[in-house]
Amino acid sequence: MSFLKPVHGQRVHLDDHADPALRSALKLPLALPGQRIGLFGGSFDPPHAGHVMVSLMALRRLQLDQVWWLVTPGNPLKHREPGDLGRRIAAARAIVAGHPGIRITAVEATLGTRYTADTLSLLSQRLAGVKLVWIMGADNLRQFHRWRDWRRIAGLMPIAVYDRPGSTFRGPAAPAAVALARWRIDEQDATLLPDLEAPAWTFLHGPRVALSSTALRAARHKENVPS
Ligand SMILES: Nc1ncnc2c1ncn2[C@@H]1O[C@H](COP(=O)(O)OP(=O)(O)OP(=O)(O)O)[C@@H](O)[C@H]1O
Ligand SMILES: O=C(O)c1ccc[n+]([C@@H]2O[C@H](COP(=O)([O-])O)[C@@H](O)[C@H]2O)c1
Repeated sequence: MSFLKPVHGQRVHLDDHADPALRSALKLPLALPGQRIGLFGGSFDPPHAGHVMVSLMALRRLQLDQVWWLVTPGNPLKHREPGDLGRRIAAARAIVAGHPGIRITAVEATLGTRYTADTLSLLSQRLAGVKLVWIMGADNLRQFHRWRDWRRIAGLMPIAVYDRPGSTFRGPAAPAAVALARWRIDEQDATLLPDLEAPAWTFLHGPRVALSSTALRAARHKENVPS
């Protein structure tokens, strides 16, 4: 197991003994022009069934070829530093259990980015012709107006927001949702979303999972299990 602590603004370089899973996650996956790829950023500390549910629903409802998890070196709005990147990637790979539609990546560590606007801007340039969609849970829509350059993000690629217990009704009333209201499409038309020019977004309802990494960390702490 490799232990990694990426520094904001610096790309990660691995030595020859690095874990092959980590080496693979640091590579930018291949995508062909015309393919439909969902980008699902998160701390995944730890990953859980809620993340898998959102990915599976996005694959189906948006008719995506793949969902790429972007396991972040650290959420810029969270004060708590997440656990080791190598461990989070290993846990993410274990929970998706080889699902062919989900790809675990650490491309922000490769690109040296931490803010989503920078990551998505670079990915849109490098993957020109690929139909990219940013995916996030409804709790993040509530905070989206606090993200750096959030309006630029909304202009870079369509966005799919997935329902989450606790954020169901407040999600669509969020300041960013109000500001972007005229670009929202009905979720019944969600299959069209990857084909649309940004800004465009939708709010997807479906099966909900009441799990959070915070609750899982607290439970582990109580049981004294190392994370
Ligand atoms: N149960 C869930 N239902 C819907 N979306 C979720 C769920 N859990 C996480 N997400 C979404 O997945 C993405 C990554 O979330 P993250 O890794 O922070 O998990 P989390 O459970 O929210 O963690 P934490 O409790 O530490 O904040 C975010 O866009 C978040 O909104
Ligand atoms: O760019 C920002 O300002 C920003 C602020 C908050 C969160 N994000 C991103 O949102 C994604 C979800 O974060 P999290 O911690 O809720 O898993 C993850 O990719 C973060 O890097 C990005």
